[in-house]
Order: sequence, then C-alpha cells, then structure tokens
Amino acid sequence: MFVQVALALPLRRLFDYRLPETQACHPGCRVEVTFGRQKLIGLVVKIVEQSAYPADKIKPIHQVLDEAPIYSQQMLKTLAWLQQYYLCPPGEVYVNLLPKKLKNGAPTQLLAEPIWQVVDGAKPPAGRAYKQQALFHLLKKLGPTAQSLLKEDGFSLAQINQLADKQLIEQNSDFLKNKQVEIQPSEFELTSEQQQVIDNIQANENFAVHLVQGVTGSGKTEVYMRLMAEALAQNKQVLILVPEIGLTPQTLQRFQQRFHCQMSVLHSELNDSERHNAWLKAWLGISRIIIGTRSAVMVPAAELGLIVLDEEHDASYKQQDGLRYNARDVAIKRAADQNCPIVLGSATPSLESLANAKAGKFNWLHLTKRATAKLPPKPQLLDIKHQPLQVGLAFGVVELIEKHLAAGQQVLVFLNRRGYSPALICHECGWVAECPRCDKHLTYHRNTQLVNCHHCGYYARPPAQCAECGSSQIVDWGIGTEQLEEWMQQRFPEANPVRIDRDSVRRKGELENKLNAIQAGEHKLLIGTQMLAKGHHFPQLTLTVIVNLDNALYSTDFRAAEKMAQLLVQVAGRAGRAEKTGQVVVQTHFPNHNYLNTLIEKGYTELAQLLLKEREDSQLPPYQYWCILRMEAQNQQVVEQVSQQVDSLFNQYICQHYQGVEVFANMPAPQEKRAGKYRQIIIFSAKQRSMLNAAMNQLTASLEQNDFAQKVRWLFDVDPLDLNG
Ligand SMILES: Nc1ncnc2c1ncn2[C@@H]1O[C@H](COP(=O)(O)OP(=O)(O)OP(=O)(O)O)[C@@H](O)[C@H]1O
Ligand SMILES: [Zn+2]
Repeated sequence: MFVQVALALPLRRLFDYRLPETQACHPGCRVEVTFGRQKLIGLVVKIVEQSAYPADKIKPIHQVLDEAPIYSQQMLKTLAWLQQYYLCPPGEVYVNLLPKKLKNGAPTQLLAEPIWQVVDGAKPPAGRAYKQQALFHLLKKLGPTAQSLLKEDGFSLAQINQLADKQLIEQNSDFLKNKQVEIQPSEFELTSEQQQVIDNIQANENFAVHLVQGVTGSGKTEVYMRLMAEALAQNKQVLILVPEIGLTPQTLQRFQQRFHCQMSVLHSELNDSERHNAWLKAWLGISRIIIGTRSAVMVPAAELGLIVLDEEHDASYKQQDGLRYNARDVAIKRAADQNCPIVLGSATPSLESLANAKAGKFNWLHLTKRATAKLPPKPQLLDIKHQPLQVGLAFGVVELIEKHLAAGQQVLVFLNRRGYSPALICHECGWVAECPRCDKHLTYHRNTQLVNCHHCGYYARPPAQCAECGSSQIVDWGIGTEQLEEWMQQRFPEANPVRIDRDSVRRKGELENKLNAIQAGEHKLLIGTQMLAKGHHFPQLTLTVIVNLDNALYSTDFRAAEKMAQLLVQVAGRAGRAEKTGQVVVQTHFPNHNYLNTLIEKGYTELAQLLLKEREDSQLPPYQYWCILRMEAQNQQVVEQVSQQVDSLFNQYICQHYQGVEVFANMPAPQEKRAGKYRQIIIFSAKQRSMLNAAMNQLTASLEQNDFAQKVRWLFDVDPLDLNG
C-alpha cells in the first residue's frame, strides 16, 4: 500500500510514499516526509495499492502527525474539486489552506485563551475611562466571551487587564467546553416581505442557492439572523461570509448580541495563534458561528447547516493571487457537498448570479421595501458640462450641502480617488510624473509629502524638477479625497469634516473610532471612497453626493458599467435610512447616458437585464466561461514570444479535442507593465465549463513539459474578474 501526499510545492502532482508499518494513516491526515534532503509536512490525499514508481525507490513516511484525519471525506471531496477547478498545484489547496501552525506540524490542540465575564454584582467603572466602560457594558450584554473576540470588537489587551485589575471582570475557563447557544429575541417584528423570504428558504432543508435581492436598508441582516437562529437551534453550525470585516465592525457586534455562543472570526489580519484557534474551534464544533472574509470559506465545520454570503457581488470574494478562487462559487460547492442551503444576499447581485437566477438555477427572492417603510431615495443626475467647479463640485451642489448641514443633518461626499491629486505635471511642458516600474501616474499625497503608485506601492519624494525640461514648476492635477477634505475644512469648519479612505484609517482602531464619532454626530460632513459605501447605517445622513463615476461609462473593461451601478446603488443607499427623506446627487458629464438613466428611472434589475443582453450579444461572461493564462517576464519580447508559442501549441494540438474551446484574445494585459514586469494574457473561452476545464488541464500538462513556458512566470485565472488581476 502507498500513500499519495500533497506537498506545498509549485508542482502539479502528488508524491508517493510507503505506508508506515506501526502507525495508522488515513486520507486527510498530516504526515512528515523526506523530500530530497528536506523534511516536509504534507497531507495524505489518497491511499493506493500501486504506484507508478519502482517500489524500492519509494521512501517510507517519516511520521504520521494526526491520529484522526483533519479533513473529512466530504471536505477532501470539496478540496479535490477546488484543485481541479482552479488548475493549481495540489499543495496550494490541501496544505496551504491550513493555518500556519498546523502547516508547520503543530498538534490539533487549542492554545489556551482566557474567556472573560463580568463579576457578579460589579458596577461599571467610574470616571472618564470610556473604552473601559464600553467594554464592561458589552461584556455584560454578551456574557462569557473569548479574549480574541473582544479584540475583534476593538478593545485592547491593556483595557481588558485594567478592568480585571479593578476586579470588575474575571476569567471563566469552563465556558470553552460549552457548545450551547443562547439566542436573544429580536427587537422587531419581521415585515411581511422578510417573513415570506424566510418561509420560502426554510421550506427546503436541502441544498439550494437562494439569491436574496433586497434594496439597501431592507433588513437583509435580520433575515440572515432569523435563518441562523433556526439552524443553530437544530444544533447546526453556521458560516457567514462578508466582504471585509474591518469595514463594518457593527455587523460583528450585531451577531454577538443576538447569539451568545462561541464564534470563530476569521480574516486576513489575524496572527498565527488567533487563526489557529479560530480554525480549530470551528473544526472541533465549539464555535457554532463562523464568520469571516473569503478565506473562511474552506474552514472545516462538520455540523455545517447553513451558509450565508453577504454582498455576493463584491469583488473581494475573488482572491487575486495564489489560488485564485471565488469564495462565492466555492461556498456554493461546499453547500452542495454538505447538502445544506446557502443564501446569497445583495442589493445589486452580480450579473453572473442574476443569469443563474433567471435560468432558474438559483431561487430568486426579493425585498423591495426598506424595513423602515421608506424607499431608498432616487438619485438625481446633475449635468456638470460647462459648469464652473470648485474641487470638482458644482456650485449648486455646494449650496445643497450647506442646506443639509444647516438643518443639522449629515452629508456624505463620495469620491473614489484617494490622495491629494491623481497626478503631478509640469506646468511648462506637460510632463507627467510616472511610476518607474509601472508607467502609470503617481498620486500625490500631501499628508505624507510623497508620491505613491497605487498599482505597485512604489513611493518617493515628489520631483522638484521636470524630468523633461528641467522646470521647477511642478503642479498638481485633479482632485483626490485629501484635497476635498482640505477644502471642506475651510468651507465648512463647523461641520467638522472627516475623511475615510485607506490612508486615513491605517492604524488599528482608527476606522472604528471614526465610525463611532460619525454615529455620535461629531462629524456632519463625511468624505470618503468606497470604504464608506458598504453596509454602514448612519441614521442622520440625508444627502449623498457622488462626485464622479463617468469613467465607467466608456471603459474598456466590460464589467465597468456593472461595477459602477453596484457602487452607485450602495453609496446612494447610505442616505435617508431613518425618518428623514434622503437625497442623492450624481454629478456627470453624460446626463443622457442610457446606463445612468435606466439605472435611475427603472432600477438596478432593469439595467442588469440590458447589460446581460449586451453580454449575450457579444458572447461575454456569463454567456461564455473564461479562463485567463497570465504570463509575465522582465523582458517584453520574451513574454510576447512565449504567448505566441502557447497560442500555436493550443491551436495545433489541443483545441481540436475540446469542442468549442477557443482563444478569445491573446494580448498584453491592459496594464502591460507592472512593478517592472511585462504582462501578457491569453483569454480562453467556451460555452461549456467542463470542456474548458478539461482543455485547460491538458494545456497545463503541456506547459509543464515545455521548456519555452519556463521562460515566463505563468498561472491560470479561472473565471477572472479583472483582466489586469
Ligand atoms: N423588521 C424590521 N422592523 C424594523 N426595523 C428593521 C427590521 N428589520 C431590519 N430593521 C432595521 O433596518 C435597518 C437596516 O437593516 P439592515 O442593515 O439589515 O439592512 P440591509 O438590507 O442589510 O441594508 P444594506 O444593504 O444597506 O446593508 C437596521 O437598522 C435594522 O435594525
Ligand atoms: Zn508602480
């Protein structure tokens, strides 16, 4: 008997070893093996009776690390699919998805972690220790809570220890063994629409994909929580996927307040110990709720009974390096293998999901009203042609902002461009400062006094002189959020403007503090990028201004219009969420553009129909499946040559065996040079997914054997979302 082991190597194959005589070994167990002169840790994928290698050449397994498999049969099946579908080396899937400590051979044991609770009869701390007071009250509401979760809620170890020193909170070590869930009652009655959606989903316990399309503020989260409550009550585990946890800290607290139980929270900012524990608690069934960003989708949970994936259209579900999976598609596969329902929610579903809903593959459900009885405001288009602008804003818009502020309300100004200005140019000759590694404009950041490449991260001091003509008259060009903030501070100082973008909330806790201050009404004027668009609920906000989305109307990216519409609806949806009616103004040079008018007059679904029709007519996804072969090299000629060779290899030897699979395009990536490398892409397309996958598997095998392919770095991107990627 032999075992086939996946190792974390960039090779698309499993490795054969001899079964140990003394230790039991099953598929799904970790093993330590010798590979060349190294010792590596891998995962047993299969046990076979025969090996293609001579028996005497096959080395024995050095050590079996797990008595019982880490992955169940069913998870192994899902992992096998993942590897096959995304055309990647097995190690990428079987080994690299494990938390680092397990990958390095740590035992499957939880690391000790304090569980905190309020001391019986303790009173909140007095004085001005606001954070400590907030922590005390939260803990009182939640009951025993793991320390890591309190950190997720934005509290520091110092604050926890201070409360402990004052003997207001104490550790409770028994709680970890407790798998019970205590469900708090909801504050409100469901609307009839919410009830219908829930009844419909609960009518079927088995696998089904439910697409809940609900307008912004329609109470999707409440629907999720009711469904979760039901699953938890049946002793099932629940997996919740969200685009970015850090952006919406309120969401986590909402779940914590409703469900008192162990939770695993997984996202990219965990340290190794936190990830280890979160993963193991899910695996051991201690965590009844697993909530996380895309990487949480493959965390094992044997008793999984429901998957919820919020904001299903969000591009952050697609991983853009290594194993380039889309967590939405993987989640659907997991639900199918586990035979449990999956709920995809969004106000603006992706065209892929809408096509599936229209074809009857997804159960399409609607929430057409806001939970608070008012509809989201209808955006108004403001023609800015020939209009004088100040920091990109028309006079009328500035007056409107003034009016809303004067009424004591909050205003959101949305600009999707961070930094002070998107370019520095020479006033004399028009030279533009560019990234030396990408040939793209450098963005000027005044706060840091640096120019920064938003494509590769390169930064430098701003040039003092023009590189072409030597003039020292370097001026900034265009408007970014920093500049808008600066202007607003002068124009509306009493509104205490706040900027929210990736630069302004770099430090941990900063975003949370700013969001809390906004909730508390300390800032009346909010300036932000799409960070401010997602999921936030600001009751006092009545006006949203969208400075500019025109680029998307004439973009070369066929997804640009879809993304623009999703963003516009999300941003607009922040206004008028409480009693007062909201207003949304969109500045544009193209007030008669069909996309904008369809979106505003007829709604997102109508625009989506139109876009789907266009995609169908031009045979673009989702009417064709795509797989991109990405190649890059230091040398432009080399990468172009290789792509020609791959193209002919495919057309001469491969395509005739796979009906309908063809090269849709062979071209430089839209951003051809990035971080000093030249990039070329070949887009393969087919009407049938399985046919495309088979052809690509064949191509992969050929590329691995061909010397010419080794001259470039190549990889596959299945179902790409972005040609640049
Ligand atoms: N049945 C209900 N009755 C009253 N209020 C409700 C009800 N359901 C939800 N709400 C409230 O309505 C507000 C919006 O709900 P929620 O945040 O779940 O909406 P959403 O659909 O997720 O919105 P978005 O897509 O904008 O994030 C919340 O404050 C929520 O507490
Ligand atoms: Zn760059």
